[in-house]
Amino acid sequence: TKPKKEKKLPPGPKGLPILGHLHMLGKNPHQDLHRIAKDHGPIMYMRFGFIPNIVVSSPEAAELFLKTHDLVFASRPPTEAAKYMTWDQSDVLFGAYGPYWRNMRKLCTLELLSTHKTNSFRPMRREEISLFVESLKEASGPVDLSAMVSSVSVNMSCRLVFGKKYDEKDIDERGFKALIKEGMRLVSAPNLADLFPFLGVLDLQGLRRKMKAYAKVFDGFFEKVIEDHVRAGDRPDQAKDIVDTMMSIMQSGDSEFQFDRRHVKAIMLDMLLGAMDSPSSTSEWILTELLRNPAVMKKLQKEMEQVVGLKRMVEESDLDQLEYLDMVLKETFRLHPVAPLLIPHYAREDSKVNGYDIPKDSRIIINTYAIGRDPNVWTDPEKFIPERFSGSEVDVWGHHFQLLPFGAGRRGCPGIQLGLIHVRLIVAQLVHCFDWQLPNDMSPMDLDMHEEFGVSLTRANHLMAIPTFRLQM
Ligand code: HEM
Repeated sequence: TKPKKEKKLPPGPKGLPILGHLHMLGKNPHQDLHRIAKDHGPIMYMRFGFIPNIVVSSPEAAELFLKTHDLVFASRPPTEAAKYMTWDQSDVLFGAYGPYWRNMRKLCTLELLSTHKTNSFRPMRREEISLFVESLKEASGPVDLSAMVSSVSVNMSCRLVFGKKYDEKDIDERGFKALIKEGMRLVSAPNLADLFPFLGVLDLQGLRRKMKAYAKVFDGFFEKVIEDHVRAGDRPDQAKDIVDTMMSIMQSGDSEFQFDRRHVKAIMLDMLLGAMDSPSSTSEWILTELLRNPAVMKKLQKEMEQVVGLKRMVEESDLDQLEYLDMVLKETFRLHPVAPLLIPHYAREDSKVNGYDIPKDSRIIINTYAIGRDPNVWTDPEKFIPERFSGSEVDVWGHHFQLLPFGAGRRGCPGIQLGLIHVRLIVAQLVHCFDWQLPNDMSPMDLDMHEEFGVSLTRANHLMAIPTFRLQM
């Protein structure tokens, strides 16, 4: 018999027995992996515990994994978090690739996040955004912008998914925001049971217990929401919310696949996470950069004065004319991608990429944070210069692998359109309606920029600033 050919794995740093490269990651793995890739190249092999990982850090390499060989890497790893927190991977975000997931994803894009559906919520957004501006107008002194932005995001998401605002405490005494944050922490915490499967039964970190308790809270709340919808019946006067839409699919029995309450709940969680968290973290980073770069803030205000004037607020129909806002958005996504490592993809079979053997069951980590700061791709990568996108064809829709805030390919974000509307609406109002000042005469360059890594990358500390209303209405 012929000797088995040696596998040619991608290069990577030297690892330790058992731990592999786990000891090389700290609190901010996107930054650690960025640094390590500078020595080992854009396609690296690293082992975390028993789990093989491929770390991808250049646009060309990202294109190989998310386009050329997309189908091989279109799954998600079977983690404990996915098992216990998403009704056994019944959702779209963590679901394994297969016929069930394809159908659920189709349902999301065609029914729940379609342009038609998104537009039907315009009046709701208008109402919530006005309330948001009103509450800021009443403020005297510094406001907690992080909390305000998160709150309008929670309200819009609740009305989109559930059709009404629930009270923070309806879910649990901790409230939505704290629970979502806790969920993100549980999903992104390094779980020894995933990394060292033989430790699984022990639950040494107590994570499994916490995940089960967490899932129970959401399960109970979502059951209540479903009951509320069953009781309310048809409400022709109101745009059909996402739960309505899913309930009618469930009741019609028309779906080509099994679709029961469990599936409705799993999708509810995805929609809630997608709509609540990423748009608010993105808006928070944009505001941070604008406060740090007053000239950019001024220029953006000028654009809005020209397009909208000072006598009324920005409307959703104005957004497409705000070209500089679009550039500011891209530049913020480049430096502060909310999902700096996307969500791990998972190799469904052995494959060969760029001459390297990629083993089945590897996790694929796309470091968009590193790509956004790659000096081979961007001049002065550390500087915030929205003008770099002037006349550039690079967009955020997953066609250009140097800028991947929403990922790309089969697993790319299905909520881009909605996400972009929420972010642009929130930022446009904040910039157009108010002038902003940092508290205690702080100089813009002293603004704290620390990041906190989780499923989404947020500011470590809340952003505080003082608004002054500037419209003439
Ligand atoms: C600024 C806003 C948003 C950003 C930056 C964002 C970013 C992302 C990213 C990076 C991924 C992972 C892509 C990958 O693994 O390749 C993702 C997936 C996903 N997003 Fe978003 N997202 C946003 C808004 C939304 C909204 C509003 C929704 C729905 C209401 C949503 C629903 C989802 C879902 C369901 C997935 C999983 C897709 C899959 O695994 O097939 N997202 N998003």
